[in-house]
Amino acid sequence: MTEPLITLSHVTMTFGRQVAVRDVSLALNSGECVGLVGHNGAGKSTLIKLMLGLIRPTGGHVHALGGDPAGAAAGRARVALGYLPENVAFQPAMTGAETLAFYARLKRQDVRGNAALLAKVGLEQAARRRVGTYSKGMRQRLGLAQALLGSPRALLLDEPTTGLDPAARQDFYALLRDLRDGGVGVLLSSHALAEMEGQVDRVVVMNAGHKVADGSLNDLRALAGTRPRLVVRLAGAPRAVVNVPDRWIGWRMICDDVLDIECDEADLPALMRTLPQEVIEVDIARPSLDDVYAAFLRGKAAARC
Ligand SMILES: Nc1ncnc2c1ncn2[C@@H]1O[C@H](COP(=O)(O)OP(=O)(O)OP(=O)(O)O)[C@@H](O)[C@H]1O
Repeated sequence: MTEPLITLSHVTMTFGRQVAVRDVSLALNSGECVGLVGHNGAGKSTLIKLMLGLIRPTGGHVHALGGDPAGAAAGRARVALGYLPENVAFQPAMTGAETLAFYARLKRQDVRGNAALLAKVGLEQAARRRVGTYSKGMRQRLGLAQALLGSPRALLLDEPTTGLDPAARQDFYALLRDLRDGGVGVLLSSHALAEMEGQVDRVVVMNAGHKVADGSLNDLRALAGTRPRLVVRLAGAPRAVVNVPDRWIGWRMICDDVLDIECDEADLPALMRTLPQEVIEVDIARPSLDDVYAAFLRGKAAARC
């Protein structure tokens, strides 16, 4: 197994008395796309700044691309770390091409690669337009082009999809998948777990500075313990008492002939055998990712996959 691009080991970051991040360990590997999810103030931006070496941890260690990102020899390594800040602000009077040329010079990169980069993010037609005329989605794509200068091995994107419409969001994730498939390690933060469905390989959930989960969305679903709800319509009102085992919590008759029960799908055949009469219809409502996320934030499932 190759060494992770970025590793955090038991990292704590305090600002005065404010603990922004507490004892967090995580890794970003080459060729994976990781979602970093948490509410406002959960510590997402602080983690990204620590990975970039913009701030030093007050406890623990950060290792990025072979060294300490805040160390004396970090300059060269930083070129291989692409970063899109949360609130990217470009000079509105400059064109997209001029903006990218400005950042290329700052990063000491050859500007001859810029046209290809603008094409990669779908801005070739708009390259000569002033950034002030760009939509939010176009500005985000320009931000991504800026982050991609120097062909970074790791990309750290702070809430890159905030304010994007669903189509622009899909385009953005498609671009990230291409980069991931090319071996780049991508970490992107967001408030919403639901938008990560099908888009990321792994999700890290932060809550008040703590890492409360780290795994695939399926792992998280299982860990959260949010089980499907089965709504069962019987052929008439039950003719006998329904004997529901203890492990099927939260069951109730919604009306005379409809039973609502929270239980594992694997228990469905046993449930059918328990019922006193014929079943007409069964509906299965699986928990959404918003339900799963809420379970983690309530602390119901504070654990690590
Ligand atoms: N420079 C700072 N000085 C003091 N407190 C800070 C500083 N930076 C962050 N914090 C605090 O650390 C905590 C975590 O902040 P952080 O910006 O990492 O959260 P976040 O998850 O990125 O939030 P958001 O989604 O709102 O951007 C917050 O309570 C914040 O107020």
